[in-house]
Amino acid sequence: MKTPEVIPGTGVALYRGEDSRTLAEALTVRVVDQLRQALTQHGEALLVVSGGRTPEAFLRRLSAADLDWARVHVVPTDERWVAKDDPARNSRMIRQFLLQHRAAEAQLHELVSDGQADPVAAATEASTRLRELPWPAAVVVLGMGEDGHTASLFPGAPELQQGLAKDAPLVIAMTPSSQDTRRLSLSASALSGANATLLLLQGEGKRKALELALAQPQALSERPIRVFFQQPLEVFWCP
Ligand SMILES: O=C(O)[C@H](O)[C@@H](O)[C@H](O)[C@H](O)COP(=O)(O)O
Repeated sequence: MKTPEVIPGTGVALYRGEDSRTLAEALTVRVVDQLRQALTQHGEALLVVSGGRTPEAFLRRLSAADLDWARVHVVPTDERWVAKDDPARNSRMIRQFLLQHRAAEAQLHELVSDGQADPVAAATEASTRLRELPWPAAVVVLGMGEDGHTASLFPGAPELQQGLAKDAPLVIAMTPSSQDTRRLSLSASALSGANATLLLLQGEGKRKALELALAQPQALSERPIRVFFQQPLEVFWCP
């Protein structure tokens, strides 16, 4: 893997891939290395991965990695309040693209368990259930929208301040006005402090949105991705 550059004026490392295939390969190498370290040191590892469309090539590539997957816990950064088999469900994407081949044995932990009455009850239940996992995560792979949201920490969401609070529970129910479904999101504190925090982006729009967010790192609630500029962050980007 090429040595990443550092984005000028920030501590953010940037790995530029030529295309989504080379980017998926580079990200897989980095994630496998981090998971292997955690498995060696702790006997288990927690991998947190974003939803959306961008991670597909990476998840497919990662599924073939030679790891002791039975000892790897996998959690989505967030979830949409939709049925388990709905194509918009992030855990469905993880099952479809990651929990295959060697990675079929990984332990996926849903944010929304069956039979939950509403997102707030589901978030409370998940915060208790997921507490048993080996936090902080070995690696968190974040995505980002062009509005600077990450996970389901959306600018303007009424629950955003709760989601950004240092004492937030692991999982928060969110009602972002820009989205057509309610969401559950890991809180900023749950997503922070991982041994490696990686941001996966594709396209010029995301690159420009990252530059905008980096230009004013202090205004967290305007662009929640900024929370992650306060710790070591590695960006994996391709055109
Ligand atoms: O459920 C989700 O949508 C995500 O977890 C979200 O934070 C995602 O990472 C960004 O919206 C980017 O999504 P794309 O990869 O589809 O552009």
